[in-house]
Amino acid sequence: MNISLIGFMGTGKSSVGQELAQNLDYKFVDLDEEIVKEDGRPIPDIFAEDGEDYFRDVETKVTEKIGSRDNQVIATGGGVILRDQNIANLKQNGIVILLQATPEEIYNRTKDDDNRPLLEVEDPLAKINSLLEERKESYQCTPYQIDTTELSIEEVVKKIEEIVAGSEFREK
Ligand SMILES: Nc1ncnc2c1ncn2[C@@H]1O[C@H](COP(=O)(O)OP(=O)(O)O)[C@@H](O)[C@H]1O
Ligand SMILES: O=C(O)C1=C[C@@H](OP(=O)(O)O)[C@@H](O)[C@H](O)C1
Ligand SMILES: [Mg+2]
Repeated sequence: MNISLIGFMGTGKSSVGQELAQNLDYKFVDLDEEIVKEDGRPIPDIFAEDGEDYFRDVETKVTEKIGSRDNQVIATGGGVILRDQNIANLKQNGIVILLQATPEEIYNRTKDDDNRPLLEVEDPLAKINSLLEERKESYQCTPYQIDTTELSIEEVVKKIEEIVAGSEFREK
């Protein structure tokens, strides 16, 4: 089975995913890295030169390819839930887990990183709040949810391992 991590930017999908994969001896795949490999440009350049719709098309293509494989921890990008087709592709071979954090914590975790074009605006915290509101419903596509605000990366990893051990997916 696969374990796919979804959630807003800065909720820890990439860092938690890496550590989880190491613990479980699974392959780690970061969809953002796969997009960069597929397209050949860094994410900010893709957004600046071809726009968000084009980025979403590459994201969908890569999600379909990776979702069809097995025994991976998949860290998605925060916008993967914008297309139902992506969620279906991630669910076909495993479990999808949502990571959450408060807007303030997300802001603190992302403010020193210029690799997220959607947050390169005058008021990133306001943008975080409005995007969270826009995406609220789509993030409800899984019952497995973890609020990471007060947790360390290791504690989040442990919680995911507990969810996976108790889930219907464990035999797969
Ligand atoms: N639970 C956590 N507690 C503190 N810092 C965290 C936690 N999870 C992630 N971080 C930090 O927040 C930043 C963004 O994490 P990242 O894994 O890139 O998030 P995402 O992939 O969801 O955008 C990184 O600097 C990471 O070390
Ligand atoms: O939320 C989003 O729309 C995005 C999240 C980013 O990934 P992270 O969630 O890993 O930051 C990356 O895919 C891109 O900048 C768009
Ligand atoms: Mg990431």
